[in-house]
Amino acid sequence: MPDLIKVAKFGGTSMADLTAMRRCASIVSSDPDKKIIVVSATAGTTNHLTELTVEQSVEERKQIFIAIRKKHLSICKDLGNPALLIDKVENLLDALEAITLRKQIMTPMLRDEILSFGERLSSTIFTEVLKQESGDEVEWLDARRVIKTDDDFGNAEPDIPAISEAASKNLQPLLAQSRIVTQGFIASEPNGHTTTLGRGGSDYSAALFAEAVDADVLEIWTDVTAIYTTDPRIVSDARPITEISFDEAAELSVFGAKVLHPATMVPAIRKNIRVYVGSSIHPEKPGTWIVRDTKDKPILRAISLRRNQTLVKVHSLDMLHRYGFLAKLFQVLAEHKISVDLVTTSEVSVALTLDTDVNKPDNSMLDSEVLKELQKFSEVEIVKNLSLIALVGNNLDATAGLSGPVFGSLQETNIHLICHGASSHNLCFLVAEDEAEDVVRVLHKRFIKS
Ligand SMILES: Nc1ncnc2c1ncn2[C@@H]1O[C@H](COP(=O)(O)OP(=O)(O)O)[C@@H](O)[C@H]1O
Ligand SMILES: N[C@@H](CC(=O)OP(=O)(O)O)C(=O)O
Repeated sequence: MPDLIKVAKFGGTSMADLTAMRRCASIVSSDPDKKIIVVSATAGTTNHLTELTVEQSVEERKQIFIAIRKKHLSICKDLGNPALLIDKVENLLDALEAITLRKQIMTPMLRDEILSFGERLSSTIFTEVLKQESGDEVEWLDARRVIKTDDDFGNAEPDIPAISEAASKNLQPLLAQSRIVTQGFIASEPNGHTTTLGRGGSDYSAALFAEAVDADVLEIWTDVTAIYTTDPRIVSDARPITEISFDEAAELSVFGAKVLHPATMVPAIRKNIRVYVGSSIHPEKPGTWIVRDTKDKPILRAISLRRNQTLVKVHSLDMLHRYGFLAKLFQVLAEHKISVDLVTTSEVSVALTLDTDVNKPDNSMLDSEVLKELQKFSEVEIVKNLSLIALVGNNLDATAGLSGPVFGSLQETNIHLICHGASSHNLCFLVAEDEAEDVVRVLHKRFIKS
């Protein structure tokens, strides 16, 4: 049987320190098919680097830089300070220091360059750890030579044909000779500048690598043993899911299950690549297989929660028996590059949520200028501090009598917006942020756990 190609991604928690890195190296070295290894920055490093990109005094930035330096050099020290590795890590740290301590105007382009150091450092160190652990040939690859995007810094859009071409040239020849360690999250735009795929984007990178080499399996190794029926941090007796469909996993990730970046399933679905989610701490425990078709198709499989939602209610009597109002509303939003997520309408009003921009997580894209334009032809009400709860499963649009018991069990809760029927895989609604976790617990107990 010909070799399989597996792409394995290890998240920040799996790269936390040398012990964690060695666990990952042992997962890789026990399976010759794991050919492309995509790693995230060590736990907490991207947050630290982000702090370097916001307004800080030089002294504050120095302290953050020192913490980053100490963390990475201490892993190298535990590894026995191999001279070649120290050279590479010191070079990266010097370059980071030069960029961050220089006085300059922070641009989205510079921000992405600074953020890229997390993955560049972790992947450099992990390459050495894997070499020592496996004794195999291991090649470090700069992901920016393969993952090509547009220039929307901070949330760049992959260019699939360009990635495919770059993979044939810069990745396939290496694949024949050795294992490859590369970075998640980072990419490059047509002029060669560094871009990033948005927070948590390493899962997406790994899926793009898997698509580019026609991989058989994409593995996501993380700090939970599987995808659970809901976030185990909210419901301690949530159950691990053995098998889930592409569509259900896509809905879960889009609606807030942090275990997968929202776009991860897109390349996997395009190329029908099976995805495995497992724990790098307990690799022996069964994880979750995400496949095109599952044996069982429960009506309700899981619940996800997405925080920090803003509801925009646009009200106008002009809507009554007229045409063109929605087009006018969406035109204003489109002109300001505001992407809408959920929409419901009545005869005289429209309620919508905005797709959260990773660079503006507080939804500040709805600035006074946009509001002024909308207010020319409507009344606008904004409700903040909401959470979106999604029930994910199968045939939800065709299941009679589902919403009655769901909303019946939430009689004390004010539901702000309900979306049901647009997808057969989800039923979602908005509630106040401070009630959201309780709502998840109630629904999980009543509809999932039993
Ligand atoms: N349905 C779910 N199943 C499993 N984990 C979930 C789910 N929803 C949210 N999570 C959270 O996702 C976390 C893993 O994602 P993340 O922190 O991004 O990991 P990594 O560092 O490996 O990328 C888990 O610790 C868990 O709390
Ligand atoms: N390091 C990046 C990308 C990433 O995906 O990280 P993680 O796999 O730890 O979620 C971030 O923190 O956003």
